[in-house]
Amino acid sequence: MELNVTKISKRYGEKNVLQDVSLNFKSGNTYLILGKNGAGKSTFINILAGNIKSDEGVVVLLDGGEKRELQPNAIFQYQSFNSFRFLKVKEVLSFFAMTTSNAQEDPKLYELLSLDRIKNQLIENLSGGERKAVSLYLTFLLNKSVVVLDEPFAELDIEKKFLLERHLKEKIAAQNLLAIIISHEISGYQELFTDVVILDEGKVLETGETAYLLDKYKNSPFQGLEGVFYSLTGKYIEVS
Ligand SMILES: Nc1ncnc2c1ncn2[C@@H]1O[C@H](COP(=O)(O)OP(=O)(O)OP(=O)(O)O)[C@@H](O)[C@H]1O
Repeated sequence: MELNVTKISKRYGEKNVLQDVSLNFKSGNTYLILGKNGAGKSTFINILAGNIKSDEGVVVLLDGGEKRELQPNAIFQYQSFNSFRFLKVKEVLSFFAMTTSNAQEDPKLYELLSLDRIKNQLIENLSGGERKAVSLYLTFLLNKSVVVLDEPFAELDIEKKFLLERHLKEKIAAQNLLAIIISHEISGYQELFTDVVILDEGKVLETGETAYLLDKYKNSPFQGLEGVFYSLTGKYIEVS
């Protein structure tokens, strides 16, 4: 599948929150959208999700050249998960599995996210990181072709970061998913991102394969993606 975003703009009053954003996303790849607070990342995702309308521009999903609706083919994991407060984790997981025709259980992901430890707890009693783990599992359980994650790793207290990174990387490639991730949590996950989009003040400053950008901006005073970001914006982004 291919997701083409062409000249998306969004204003709130006098403020241009997104300006002429054009991007091309392809299945099998994982795109990191990197930007400071207020750069327009959530607005962009909300436009993809159909929660808000852009003022200008179009979003088109193509499958072998044929146009498809984006929403039925995509799953959006948001920053917080507060639904089903009075159900246990295992009940929420079974409910979603039952209501999805082609749900895809993933025992390895279940183990890496330590869901067995919290399966009998009510959602309302989970910590922020535990909620994140549940919502991350649900996102992949629903088995959609396009997966959009907003800060999936924030608060996630995970010992096996490296194994999670490797598993997600293999899963996205094996299932030929198109993954778009907003994250400040990059340390330990950098290998996951095949491509990076640098968004600043509503504009795309740069986009390309991670390896290409790291090489292009290798003389930056900062290392890695922080260096890429600094070279382009003159701003420091703290990626933990
Ligand atoms: N409904 C709204 N009305 C007015 N301004 C808004 C609205 N939603 C977002 N904004 C403004 O648009 C800008 C972009 O917000 P957005 O939430 O997309 O940023 P972000 O990059 O996701 O930030 P963060 O990393 O803090 O989540 C911000 O300046 C925000 O205050």
